Amino acid sequence: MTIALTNPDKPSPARARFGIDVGARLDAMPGVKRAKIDTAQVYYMADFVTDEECHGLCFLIDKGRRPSTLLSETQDSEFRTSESCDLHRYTPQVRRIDERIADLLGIPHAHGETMQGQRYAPGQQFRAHYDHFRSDMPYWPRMEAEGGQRTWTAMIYLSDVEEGGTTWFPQAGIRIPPRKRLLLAWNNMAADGSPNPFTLHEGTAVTKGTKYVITKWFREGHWLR
Ligand SMILES: O=C(O)CCC(=O)C(=O)O
Ligand SMILES: [Fe+2]
Repeated sequence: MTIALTNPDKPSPARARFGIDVGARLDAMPGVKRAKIDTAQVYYMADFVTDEECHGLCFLIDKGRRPSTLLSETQDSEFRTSESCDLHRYTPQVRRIDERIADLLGIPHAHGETMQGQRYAPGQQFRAHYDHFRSDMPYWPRMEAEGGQRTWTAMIYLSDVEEGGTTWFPQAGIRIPPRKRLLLAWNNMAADGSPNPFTLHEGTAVTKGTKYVITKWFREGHWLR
């Protein structure tokens, strides 16, 4: 029997390393705070971007937005009702933020997927899900070829939202209300490099206002080739 080196469901020393190295870097970074939970590595930093940068990214999201999609099928048409937009890394204003995120985490740029923008109007949401992959899903062969399992996720809130739109981790027991310019980052893997069930998270429905965020997912291998 051969076991793929990147088996996404099992412990992995290489993925465990990302937890140790990125965690140590964020622990030492001025202005970065760790959420006070032991079950997952969740960090945040206020004012990671400027108002002008938020404005510029919201403009790009509005220009390119289309209905958000899901990697795995669901019967629930309300599961992810937001709109999304790919933000290409060589667009100068995207590149600046993209490199700032990779530099903060200390993960080489090539591990990062294309940055995505998300827009939620009132009533729109992204129900509880994991960002990490499973090998028993039809999408896995493609994801395996594109850098394997996801490790860290970074998000930046680009707007203040009047009501709703909290990012909720029901298993870890934390809620992050959207705050303009704030960066949120978490490790989707547990200490042993296997998927961490405590990273289940939900973008709860916006009830008033509009929520704009960017999401940046990092792979264990090179996504860019
Ligand atoms: O909008 C949020 O608060 C969460 C977004 C999210 O989980 C994702 O895009 O994967
Ligand atoms: Fe997510």
